[in-house]
Amino acid sequence: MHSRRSKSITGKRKQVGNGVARVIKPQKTRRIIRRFHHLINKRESISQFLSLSENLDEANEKKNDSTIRASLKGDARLRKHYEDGKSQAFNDAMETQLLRLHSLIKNEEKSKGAGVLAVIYTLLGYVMNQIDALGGLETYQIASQNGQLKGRGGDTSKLLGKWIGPLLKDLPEATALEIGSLSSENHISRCRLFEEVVRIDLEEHDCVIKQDFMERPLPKNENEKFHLISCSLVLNFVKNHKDRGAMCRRMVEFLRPQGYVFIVLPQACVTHSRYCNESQLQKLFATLGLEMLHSHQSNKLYYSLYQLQKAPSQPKGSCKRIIINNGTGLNNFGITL
Ligand SMILES: C[S@@+](CC[C@H](N)C(=O)[O-])C[C@H]1O[C@@H](n2cnc3c(N)ncnc32)[C@H](O)[C@@H]1O
Repeated sequence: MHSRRSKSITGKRKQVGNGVARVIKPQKTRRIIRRFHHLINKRESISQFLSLSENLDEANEKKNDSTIRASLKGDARLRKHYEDGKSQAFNDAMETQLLRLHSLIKNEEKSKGAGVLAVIYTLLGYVMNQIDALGGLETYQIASQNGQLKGRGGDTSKLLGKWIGPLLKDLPEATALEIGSLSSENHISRCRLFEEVVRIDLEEHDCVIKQDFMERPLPKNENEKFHLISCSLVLNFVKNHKDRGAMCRRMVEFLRPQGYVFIVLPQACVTHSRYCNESQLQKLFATLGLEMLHSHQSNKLYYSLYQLQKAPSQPKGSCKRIIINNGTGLNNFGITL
């Protein structure tokens, strides 16, 4: 997505984080989400190249900036390049370099020469500034929330209802955990298939508990587990492949025997990734004892429903991503256990 505008996409930067109620126009929502994903992907590639990946955190841009500065280890020249990148508004030259990032990294992976590091830090500064200009995580969440509004058909749990209804018909006491919940108005909460729906999200929303799933206390008994976990458009939000794997592994700990997991991903994570496709996902979830019951691809999204069949096995070997698709225009989404 290449707008030629030199301002931030929202044009509302001053309002971000000031506690002012913000509205993002519906027609801008998709553009913001796509732009955010593009920038996060590029930043992930750069931070992997610089071995920073473990430390970057989509929810804390200040910390990310400090982490990057720490990696400069007092190198004044590289710091200047980083600052130079940060000072640049949206421009075509930097956008073109970003699009060529993968080949730049590939060609220079071995040498890590000073020249390429200068370019990489300039690009990293530019990406940081662009994420800031978008309004960071907060704007992304508002955009996602807009994308969910009923009239706009964005509630992914509608398909869940269709799949899970017949499976839960003899279980009136079924409970669900919705990770990354933005609204209590979603189909999952209104479909009456569940006696209780626990909604959690990293940020505060009405009728949603503010909680990091990775820090949710583990269930002490079966009653604290769920018949269904919904994880819609959350894994793609998690910053790297290992953390996504850790989230999947943790979900299983919250599932009742024979419980279900509903996973939604942007379609491109499954159809246009170097490291992920449907059969790779099926294999990965099989390691966790999960069997795929349904999957569906829409224009934008990939939906799947899994059922827990047996206890997960311990991960074997390394958790390195394996390339399964090669070519240009692919993204780096992946999950490893
Ligand atoms: C794109 S929104 C998805 C919203 C909604 N589920 C949907 O399908 O449109 C991703 C959400 O996942 C949440 N999220 C990411 N990691 C999380 C975690 N560890 N615990 C709880 N929520 C998380 C984020 O806060 C964000 O609101």
